[in-house]
Amino acid sequence: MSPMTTAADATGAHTPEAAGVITGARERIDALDDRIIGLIQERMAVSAVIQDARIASGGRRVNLSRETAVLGHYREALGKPGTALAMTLLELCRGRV
Ligand SMILES: C=C(O[C@@H]1C=C(C(=O)O)C=C[C@H]1O)C(=O)O
Repeated sequence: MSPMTTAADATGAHTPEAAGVITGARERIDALDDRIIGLIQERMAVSAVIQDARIASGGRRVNLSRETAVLGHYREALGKPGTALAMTLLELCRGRV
């Protein structure tokens, strides 16, 4: 009996087949996370353009009605955790309020 039939490896799998599936899928997740992080950084830059333009015009950094729409967008797409995700994104983009 090979050790992998009795003990989990770093993937938590108990067979070489499962370990192969998990390792491949984790590589895809790492690539997706890199893209998500890049998109978040792009969102932060675009949000900063809007905020800077509004502040330079004499307005405020934060626009609550727009934030409500953003929160609703994420909630509709992802459910309740979507709201929490959107709140984190808003904090990344405009800081804490
Ligand atoms: C980017 C804006 O400014 C702020 C940042 C927001 C965002 O990052 O989505 C939303 C509303 C504002 O508080 C905006 O008004 O659209």
